[in-house]
Amino acid sequence: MAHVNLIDPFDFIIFGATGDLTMRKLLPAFLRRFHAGEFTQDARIICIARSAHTPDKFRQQVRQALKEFAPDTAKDATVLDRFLGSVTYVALDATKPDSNWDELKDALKDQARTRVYYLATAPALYAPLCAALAEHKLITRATRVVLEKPIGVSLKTATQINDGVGRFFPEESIYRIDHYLGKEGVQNLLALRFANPALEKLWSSDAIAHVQITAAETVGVGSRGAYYDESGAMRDMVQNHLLQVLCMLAMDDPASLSADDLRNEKLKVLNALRPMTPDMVRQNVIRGQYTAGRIENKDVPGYAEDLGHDRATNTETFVAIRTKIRTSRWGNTPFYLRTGKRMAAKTTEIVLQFRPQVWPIFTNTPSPGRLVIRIAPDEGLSLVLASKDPGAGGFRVRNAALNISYENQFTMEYQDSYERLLLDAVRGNPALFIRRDEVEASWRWVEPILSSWRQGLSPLEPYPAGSWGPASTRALLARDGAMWHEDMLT
Ligand SMILES: NC(=O)C1=CN([C@@H]2O[C@H](COP(=O)(O)OP(=O)(O)OC[C@H]3O[C@@H](n4cnc5c(N)ncnc54)[C@H](OP(=O)(O)O)[C@@H]3O)[C@@H](O)[C@H]2O)C=CC1
Ligand SMILES: O=C1O[C@H](COP(=O)(O)O)[C@@H](O)[C@H](O)[C@H]1O
Repeated sequence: MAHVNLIDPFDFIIFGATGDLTMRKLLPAFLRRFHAGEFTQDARIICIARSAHTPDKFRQQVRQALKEFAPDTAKDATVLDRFLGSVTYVALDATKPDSNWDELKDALKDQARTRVYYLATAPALYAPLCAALAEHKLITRATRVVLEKPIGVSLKTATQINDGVGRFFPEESIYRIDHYLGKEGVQNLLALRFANPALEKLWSSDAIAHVQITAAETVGVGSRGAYYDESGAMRDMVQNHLLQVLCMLAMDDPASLSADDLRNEKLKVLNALRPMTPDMVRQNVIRGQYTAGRIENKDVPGYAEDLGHDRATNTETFVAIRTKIRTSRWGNTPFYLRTGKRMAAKTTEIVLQFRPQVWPIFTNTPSPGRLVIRIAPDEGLSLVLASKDPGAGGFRVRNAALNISYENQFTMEYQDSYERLLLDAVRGNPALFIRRDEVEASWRWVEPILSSWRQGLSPLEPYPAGSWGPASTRALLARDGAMWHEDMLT
């Protein structure tokens, strides 16, 4: 079994505990870390929502959810029972000053314990909730607050939330979570780049013709239609996950792995992104929405039907962006970002396309090589290089791949992103959380795109479920003489 460091008992308070995120991700992540022996039953997970459950009724609901979302761990009945022994429920309306705050106060008697509030509610509640915690004297010196994404829906609302939360918590106690930073493949970007000096020498426009970052999903909006229809792919995925991956990929080497050294370098990337004018948005951004189609041999409905509406709204379920980073390292390399629901495959990956030979000496030069970094599923790397086709009959060159699959390479089971990040928050390690200025810089770059869309400058292009997005997505790369990874033959 992997070595684990036992954490001192803590109080972890989840606001929004009957919601999708808590049931599907947070509590399963806690169960797995409990099973791994990372904390004991002395820790308390205090779950809060408005629904009038008793603690027993809530635990029954959690038991079902854990059997569904962490089946391998939950099948051990002893572990499950012991874990549920540390879970309790307080029914409380966080917007009401006269709600059940006293019960929460009673549950939080120990002032010395590490205390983490996890706000898994609508972001508009974050600031009022922190004010209520302060008013009821529920913030101790050992208290941190975790904020789920998205922080706001615009720069203005993000700033208001940051100001509102910042009135009650110092920045070092505010943990803005982006679960993509908890993914092994994203963290491995640091090792890949900064522990392999030879590779780092290739990491610039000198060797890299273009970069693709794709987060494609086969699922539709599911039960989150009401939220998603207000948000769209740009706010749901690009403003946070994709820009964070871009930062990890493109940043210069940090002085150390300390939270602020990492965040300073990421911030420089965000500030160096070429700002979008309305004309540039028209030329460099594609927004799409899925229609009915087929995925994995099954018919799936279009977006409107998924929402339960008879007509689709104007929300994008797909975005592709061509951008540049205004630095001497990256100035000549286009970066293509792409994300969408109901696409052909579930894949999160990065492709660094190498430049072609300046003066080819082989008659049949294959397409230039590339490095593919697979983040999900099947984490791994694939380095595609030209090699001599073995055998007689002339000197032919073709591409061949060197593959590293994490599954084959590392026998240890590793944690999913929420497991890693929840316990980082308890331990007080903020390196994989986002600082205020990063969130605001991301919104600053995204806003002109959203504003152009509001003015109706970019049409919403349909794409059939099970495809790789609207047809124009190919043209976005073709004009640089490039193609998306799935279109590359070798
Ligand atoms: N679901 C996901 O996969 C992801 C979600 N997120 C973010 O996490 C947050 C939660 O998302 P999700 O779980 O999907 O949302 P849900 O709508 O499923 O859950 C919201 C939760 O908040 C509770 N709630 C609402 N109002 C109050 C209130 N006034 N006081 C106390 N509790 C309240 C609800 O319970 P009740 O009605 O009983 O009060 C419910 O438990 C959002 O910010 C979302 O953007 C981020 C990444 C992924
Ligand atoms: O934050 C979100 O992420 C998920 C995709 O996460 P992944 O780890 O499965 O790649 C996305 O489905 C959801 O809409 C979004 O809110």
